[in-house]
Amino acid sequence: IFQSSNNSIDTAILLPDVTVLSTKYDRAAMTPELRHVWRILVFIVAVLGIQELQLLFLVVKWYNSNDPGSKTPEICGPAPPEVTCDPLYKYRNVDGSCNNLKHPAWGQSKTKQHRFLPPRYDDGCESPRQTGYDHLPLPSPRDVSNILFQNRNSTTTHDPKLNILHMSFGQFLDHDLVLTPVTGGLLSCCGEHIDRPECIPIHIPSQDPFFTNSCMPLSRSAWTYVEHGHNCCREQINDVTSFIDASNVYGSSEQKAKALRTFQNGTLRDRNGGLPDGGTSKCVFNDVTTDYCQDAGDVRVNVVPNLGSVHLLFLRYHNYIAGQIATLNPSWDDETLYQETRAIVTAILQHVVYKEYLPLVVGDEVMAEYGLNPSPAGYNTVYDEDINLSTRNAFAAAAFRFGHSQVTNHQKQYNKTYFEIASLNIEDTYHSPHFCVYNGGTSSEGILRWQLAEQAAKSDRVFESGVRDRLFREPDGTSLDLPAINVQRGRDHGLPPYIKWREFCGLSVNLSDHSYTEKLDLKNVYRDIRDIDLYAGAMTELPVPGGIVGPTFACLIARQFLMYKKGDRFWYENNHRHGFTEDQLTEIKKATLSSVLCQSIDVDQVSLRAFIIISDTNPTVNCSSLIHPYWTLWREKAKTS
Ligand code: HEM
Ligand SMILES: [Ca+2]
Repeated sequence: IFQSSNNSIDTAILLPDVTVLSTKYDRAAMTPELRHVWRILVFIVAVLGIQELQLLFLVVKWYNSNDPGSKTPEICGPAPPEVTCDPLYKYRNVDGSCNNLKHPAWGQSKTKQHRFLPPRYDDGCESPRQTGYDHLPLPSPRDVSNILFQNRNSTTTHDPKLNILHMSFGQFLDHDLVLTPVTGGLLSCCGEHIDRPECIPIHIPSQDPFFTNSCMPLSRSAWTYVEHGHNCCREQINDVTSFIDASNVYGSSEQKAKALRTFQNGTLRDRNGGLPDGGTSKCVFNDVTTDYCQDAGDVRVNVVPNLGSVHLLFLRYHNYIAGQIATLNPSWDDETLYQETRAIVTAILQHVVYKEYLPLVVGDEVMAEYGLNPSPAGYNTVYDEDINLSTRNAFAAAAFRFGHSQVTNHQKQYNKTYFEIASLNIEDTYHSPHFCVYNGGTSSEGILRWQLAEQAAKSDRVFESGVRDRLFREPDGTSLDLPAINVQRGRDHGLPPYIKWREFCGLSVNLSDHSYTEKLDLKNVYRDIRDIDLYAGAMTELPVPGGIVGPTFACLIARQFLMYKKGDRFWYENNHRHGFTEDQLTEIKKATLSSVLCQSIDVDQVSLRAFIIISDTNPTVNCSSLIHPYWTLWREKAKTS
């Protein structure tokens, strides 16, 4: 049950604490006599209100204290293995280790998620938050979704300013920052499995506007145990590196990184100009003659075409830059070309995030308040080795999921003159790479052009039916509700309720950032203001000035992105011994997502600001008239001088 979504073996090695509790102290592994005694003990302590896990904790503690060989009682499992770092190594380790030389595991893949606030599990330590202040069950997440998140109109309300690429880039970025493995397959937690401890299905009310069954399957996130006071408590895991390091392009493990490389001229593998063949990854084929599962640094690449196309964009950009640098430095070997190119692509990704993407999410005021803006020119050394930037639980399980509200019901392709050439309902594209690959790389190029030209759905409390009713629709008609899952996931992770986050952010502990209708609806769903789930409370807030999220999510997102910047030794603006020269940094800062598009895909014209809808104030321009970084500065002589 501790299986990770992509590689259970790696998880077991790096997270021995999980395996210790599951095998060493597994009831099934006990002798029949011991199991009998254990059952009686569990029964006796249950009368005293002590749970089995707490009993286990006390027994292990007692055992350790009586064991002369045990100096450090490994209550929740042994500490992770010590890592030795080479401070002279010039590049990022692919698994994120040794970025922080003082704390080598900070931000590393396959480590536990950290928290802004301690968890609020029902039993204090691991059972989901499912009861309200009055000790009665919280409302079903599908009820929450029906009342708060339903689109009651037949049409989509579009964002007046942002395009689909803004949504897609958010999803792509999120997959660089976090991947929370789950304990089992998504669709196995109803019916006979409903009571399994790893299951956390969502009850569907009888009068549901869409679903006719009563159970939506969902399994709990995988976890590790961490000592909290006198208990071993559940913490979720991050399978990928927390750094903004394009781990979704390059992978979060050596094995993955190798599989993606050609080992020639620093380039990454492709297939007919599209993403490389991923072999056995999970996906469905529409046409067995053309389709294949795409491979990338992140396993979720096949979830939906808009995402796959952004993966291709960055793969192409890598290969384009590798080509430029190789011409300038004919003596460089494959490894140097690969690592130097990876450093440039990562730097440009970071720049696009902070310069173009983030201000449109949290608004200019919050950007300035938290010091998130890149400096206009030159270095901006902000590294602080005491900041642990690991992706926070509330950021992953709630705040950065705001983007689900921007998703529209269709996936499309446009031609070079920005006319629609293909369109599919989103539910017909989930886990199906067909739309990205049927015409080689050109299919994904068409998807990218569409994303520049069409508006995203407005980021508000309304979710389109393609994600709220028809997420991951199967041939048998079963499907899921994404915002309901988000609410349930927050409970699974023991996220404290909304009001606690208002307090954490220094905001008034009431509904003052909600308009009248939203307040009424919240009161319709929740019996007590203190019960409101973080996702439900924050998604219904009015947005901050110039942004698309309310003050609570703006605060959590801003804090997390400040950590991504200050806690990264390789932050692109840092003046450090392995960093860029000041002149190179100036070139990096000339890059925009529009320039990335021009240099990677078949377009003649792009909009000046790539996340904003084409208009008189954001016209399309010829690629040849855009400013692009000047790669000559990467000629070795220039670098050493
Ligand atoms: C078509 C677009 C999208 C689809 C189909 C999609 C689907 C999903 C699904 C199924 C999950 C896992 C839910 C769970 O079991 O808890 C998820 C997680 C998540 N999504 Fe999306 N998503 C999309 C777009 C976005 C966007 C635009 C953003 C942000 C701007 C975003 C941010 C996240 C985050 C932060 C997570 C948590 C990841 C983790 O912890 O592993 N997603 N999404
Ligand atoms: Ca990463």
